[in-house]
Amino acid sequence: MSRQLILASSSPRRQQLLEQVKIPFDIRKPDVDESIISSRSPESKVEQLAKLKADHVSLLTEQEVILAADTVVSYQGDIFEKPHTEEDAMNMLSALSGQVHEVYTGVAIRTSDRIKVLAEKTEVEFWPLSSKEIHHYISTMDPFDKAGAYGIQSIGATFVKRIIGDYYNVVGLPISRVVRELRDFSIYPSFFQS
Ligand SMILES: Cc1cn([C@H]2C[C@H](O)[C@@H](COP(=O)(O)OP(=O)(O)OP(=O)(O)O)O2)c(=O)[nH]c1=O
Repeated sequence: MSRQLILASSSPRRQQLLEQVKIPFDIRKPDVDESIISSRSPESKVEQLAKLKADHVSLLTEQEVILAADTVVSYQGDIFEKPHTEEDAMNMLSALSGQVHEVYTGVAIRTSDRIKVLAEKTEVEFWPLSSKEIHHYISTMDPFDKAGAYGIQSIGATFVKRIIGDYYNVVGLPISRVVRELRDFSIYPSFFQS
């Protein structure tokens, strides 16, 4: 039986990461109200959100495998999602300046009869940021589609002193762990010879 991966995400980063490791997939975007998940634990929040997104995409055949994910930034008990306003972005980046925070990505992999849900954590330390630096960054608009108001893969790279854990987890998908989990669902990179 040949399996077909369906990425339940509109994130260009998640699409690029699957392309990078040569896993073929189709896209089916979930339309969910993320505000219904109110967990205060970042780990359980990203797991519940990933599961919610996976559950909101229809399985059209028994062969399909749905992959969904959710990323948040966690700092001293606060959870930072995507900033809605410049003020939100300013507050998030000011809080993260000079500090260590955690990035959690939850992943859900679902078929008609099985679901696997997991969360991966990466620690990120920021250099101290000046308010001028933060203002300039916000004026690029880069923060607004990213949890915690920064992109480690874009200009936000200049803020990062060190990380512990998977870099790709910060970008939105812990790709090596996902590839390993997908093997259990008979999904392999296109170059893989069985
Ligand atoms: C911290 C950080 C987050 N991000 C992104 C990853 C996620 O796309 C986004 C968090 O929002 P999510 O709600 O996880 O994902 P999304 O809305 O972009 O896509 P979808 O729900 O359709 O799958 O933040 C970066 O790109 N770089 C970073 O350094």
